[in-house]
Amino acid sequence: MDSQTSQASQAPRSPRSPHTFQVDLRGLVDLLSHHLYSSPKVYLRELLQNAVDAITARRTAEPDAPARVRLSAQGGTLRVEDTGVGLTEADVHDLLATIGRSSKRAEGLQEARSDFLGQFGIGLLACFVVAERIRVVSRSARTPGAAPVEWTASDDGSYTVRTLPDAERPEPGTTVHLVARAGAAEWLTPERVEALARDFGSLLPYDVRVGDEPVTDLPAPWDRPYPGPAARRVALARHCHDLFGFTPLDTIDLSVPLAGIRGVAYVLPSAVSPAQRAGHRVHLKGMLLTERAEQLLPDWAFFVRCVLDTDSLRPTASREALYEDETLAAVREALGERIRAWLTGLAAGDPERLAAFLAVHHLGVKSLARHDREMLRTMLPWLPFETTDGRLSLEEFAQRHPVVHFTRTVEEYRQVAPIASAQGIGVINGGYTYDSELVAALPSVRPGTVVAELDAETVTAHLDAVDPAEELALSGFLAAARARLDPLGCDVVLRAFHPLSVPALHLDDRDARHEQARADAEAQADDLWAGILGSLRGSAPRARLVLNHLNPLVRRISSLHDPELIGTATESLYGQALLMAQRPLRPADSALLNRAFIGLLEWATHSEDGQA
Ligand SMILES: Nc1ncnc2c1ncn2[C@@H]1O[C@H](COP(=O)(O)OP(=O)(O)OP(=O)(O)O)[C@@H](O)[C@H]1O
Repeated sequence: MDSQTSQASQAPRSPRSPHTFQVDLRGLVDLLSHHLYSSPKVYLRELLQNAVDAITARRTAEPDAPARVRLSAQGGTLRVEDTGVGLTEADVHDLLATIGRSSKRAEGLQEARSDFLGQFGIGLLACFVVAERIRVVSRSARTPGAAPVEWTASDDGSYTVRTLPDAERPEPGTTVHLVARAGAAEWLTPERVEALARDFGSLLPYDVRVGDEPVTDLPAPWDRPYPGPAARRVALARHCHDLFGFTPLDTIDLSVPLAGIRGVAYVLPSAVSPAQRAGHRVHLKGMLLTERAEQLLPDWAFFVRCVLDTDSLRPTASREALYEDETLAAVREALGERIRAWLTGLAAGDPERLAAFLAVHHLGVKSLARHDREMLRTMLPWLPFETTDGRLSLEEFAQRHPVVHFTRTVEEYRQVAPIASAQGIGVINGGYTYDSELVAALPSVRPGTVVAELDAETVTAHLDAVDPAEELALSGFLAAARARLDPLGCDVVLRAFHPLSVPALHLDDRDARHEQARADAEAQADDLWAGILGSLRGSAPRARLVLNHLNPLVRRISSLHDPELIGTATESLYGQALLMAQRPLRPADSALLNRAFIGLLEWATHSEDGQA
């Protein structure tokens, strides 16, 4: 990109002579703006960051050096002035004009390096996303005799350097001037610059102003002194509202001294999907790194949004995400620990607030409790489950029932719950997210608890058999009913059970449903595929229509003699049982329902037709 580079590329070459890479600056800027940075606004973060780093570098040698950054925007131009370490002419060639070169990761600077925000040597390029020209005027603090220097770079990749008279810049430091590129002036308006500077720089350790307006606002809201806990809670709730747009259910203090982390987690006031990752605001040594950090907390902690400042986490080159390393993993664990401690604290001392929290976020806590026995034990009395005794905690349920029966799916629960509870069997609906896992884990934290899955087999076994003589008397009816439902893969059995009002139950379990799906596919498949599916046919249990011998309607139907009418009535009972179980209807089921409905209508209107 400079004259030296282009000369090197034009020198006569032998086949093995080395060549020098050339950089297409416009291509590079395009790459940054479209693929590395999420928005042009990051240009201001890079400028602030360079100014802050320059002041930090100067203060390592001169602790009392002034620490000021001043920004002023006007008519499509921006000026950023700092009292930092400054640059000599040689520095300008070496650092500003060499892409990828950074003074902040030179050998020997290991210790100081951790004080800097930058390290990649590409930050200044971000300015070209909004500016067509960058002018830097600088004077070195390290080489006081060196003249001020001016570097002017244009987005076509060319730059000029010249020294200036002393009077042009008497004090050490650097001023960067930007001139907006066509279509990007909106990024350089005074209002935009002030808003961006506040967003990125409010926690910076130095005095940053836009015009006369201070940008920095220290200490951070979570570190400020307040008259009391209530005042603090109110102030932080307002802070959350300003930052994230919601008033939190509660605020959790986050502090991980080893990783230099201070901040807060705000508890969301409404439920969110566990799959939805909340973005967290992460500051690095005061500078806002990202407002969408995702890997900061364990997956289960999706019910909070954090804002924190750290001095140990590493940014990626875009500086908008955190570098996944051991430190981040340790921080994630430590922050998860803090949130867990807040939860156990509530369980021990503030049940009302815990109940309010769980009413909204029980899913998050259940997700955590699956893998965390301690959390499961703590939350046992609090986490709500749907059961045949109403909404109860596992602890309450286990105290009432010697065997903790549960179903794995909501459908199974709907099928068996009313019947099981009428027989005195308590059942937990394990069909909701995480619930069956938690029920299954119950014995590990509550020794002696017996947990059993409730399937169709168990339910049928709990229903009273009908007197053999009576059943024999009904064998003709049962044979006709079975013949009608056989093509649907369903058996018919007779039992006596409560509640009386339920005429029939459709029971199947996962094996039966699987077998049913296989049989359906086989019926629709071509020969080869049907052969393969046929060979898979197992001895899996079939679905069952359990007729209730205690139900008056079933009694009347079972005393019918007309096989056609028995068939239609059986189909109607089957369809009604399916609907009660809220099972999705297959095409064959819908056809059956239709047929049964019309059949009954015809039968009901038949005698009037005859009279007419
Ligand atoms: N305001 C400034 N005062 C002094 N030196 C500066 C200033 N701005 C840039 N520099 C010098 O120019 C170098 C390159 O800056 P650039 O912003 O491109 O990268 P960086 O800050 O080193 O790293 P990163 O890409 O991570 O931001 C810096 O390392 C620094 O030495």
